[in-house]
Amino acid sequence: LDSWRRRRGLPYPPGPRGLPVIGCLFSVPKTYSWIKYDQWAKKYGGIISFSVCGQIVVVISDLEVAEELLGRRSAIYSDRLKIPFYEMMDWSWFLLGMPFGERWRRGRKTAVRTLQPSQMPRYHDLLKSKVHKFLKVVRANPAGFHESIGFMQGAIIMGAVYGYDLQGPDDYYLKIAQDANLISRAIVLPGGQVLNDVPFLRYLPKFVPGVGFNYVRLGNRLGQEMVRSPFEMVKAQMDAGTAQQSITRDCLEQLEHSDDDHDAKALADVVGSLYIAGADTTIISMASIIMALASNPDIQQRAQEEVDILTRRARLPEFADRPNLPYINAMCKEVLRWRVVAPLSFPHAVIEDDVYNGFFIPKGATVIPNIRAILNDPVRFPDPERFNPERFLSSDGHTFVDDPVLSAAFGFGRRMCPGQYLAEATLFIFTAALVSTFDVGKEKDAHGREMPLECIYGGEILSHPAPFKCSLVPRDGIADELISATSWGE
Ligand code: HEM
Repeated sequence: LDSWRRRRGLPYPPGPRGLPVIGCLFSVPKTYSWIKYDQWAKKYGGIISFSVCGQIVVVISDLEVAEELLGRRSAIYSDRLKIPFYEMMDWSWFLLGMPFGERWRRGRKTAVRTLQPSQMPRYHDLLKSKVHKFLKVVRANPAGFHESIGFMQGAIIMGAVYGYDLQGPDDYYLKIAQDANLISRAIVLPGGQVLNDVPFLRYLPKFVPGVGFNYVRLGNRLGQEMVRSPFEMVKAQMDAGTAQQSITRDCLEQLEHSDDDHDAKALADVVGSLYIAGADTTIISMASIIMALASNPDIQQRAQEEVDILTRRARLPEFADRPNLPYINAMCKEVLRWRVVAPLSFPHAVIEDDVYNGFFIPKGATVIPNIRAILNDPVRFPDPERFNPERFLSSDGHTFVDDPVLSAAFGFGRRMCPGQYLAEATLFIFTAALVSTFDVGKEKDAHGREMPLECIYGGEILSHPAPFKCSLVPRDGIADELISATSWGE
């Protein structure tokens, strides 16, 4: 009755009714749930709602609605769901999951400030060195490209955040972060998406004894270790005068005159959050670039020609070349659309009752933007399954035309990804360096016949590609020399 009064007779957004009490609990699959949401969007429209055990879930598959609610009304759409496993693990340090409020606001400020476009030149040398090292590593072991991407990105983020040079794939800090990431995905068993879609499961540990208990303990320990140990390392290095430039060092220097331990701890939480959010995402787009090149030889050739004209094959591409490489820029945009990294973003929660277009959206509702649907809308992006960088070129084919819609790949409103510019810079230098030195293609069998390329993308909160096979060989002697000549990444 109370809810009826609050609603003033207004209906919730349309959607499937589900069963009494549990609602749509069993209608939402645990993985690839966006496929179900697409079907519902076709039937009910760009904003739908359903209930799961009394909790209202709103799914937005329409760009204008997402921009209105999550963008323009972001003051009331920027909370996060309480994820009890995170709470039990005491992952309250994790910016991505933090509730809207003063602690989040402060942490977010630090993240945005250190990763804004004007800061990017500070990271250019780091990005180049790690990408060039990747070229060398892949030349030596092409079959291991998938792991090499993971290591490269770990090294980029560890370098940017802590000024630390990862020692190798078994580096202690990399391992903790990878394990913590696995836990944070596994914790939402049995498929990462589950807790976000089915808030009811948050009560699971209470009535299924033992479930998650070990995960919780382990997750807690890994989280604490990941946030604390690299941070303490930078502090010790600063005392010894040996700390490399990094986000952590810069921020600590600014804190120097504050004796407040609280500030230092809050800072450790933010930089730890950047590390975990940054290490697991960009790798998906880099693997997808390799996938796109392997299956589209014509696109690869065009990209190579564009870079070759500029560099004359006398050097590797630089960040200064970025404005003059429209096709490469278009590829980097297209890959974010073609294989959406976080298909359902990360759910938002509503802070106050709201009304949209005559529909009632209650305080506490979960709001899931279906980014995948928005970026694969066949009206806006004809033949959406095709990797087609030309979507982002002017009609004469020479100028890159940025489409603001693509920023949806990084979410909406005040919660939008603060790592966007670093991710885009990484993708640019990675793609440009790769096409200028390697031919990527399908694997050949013993008879020299091309084998079909298969790649399965996961159906969880981050859609990771399963490792796939393809051929990566230096283009020719010139490419080989260019790779050998770089002193970066030794
Ligand atoms: C291709 C790469 C990436 C993609 C597609 C991506 C995507 C996203 C998305 C969809 C969100 C949720 C936004 C929302 O709630 O509306 C997010 C949040 C976040 N991302 Fe990224 N991200 C990427 C790379 C990075 C990197 C490199 C970093 C750090 C250096 C980073 C740090 C974060 C943080 C800290 C948040 C939480 C923001 C908050 O809740 O206030 N991301 N990202």
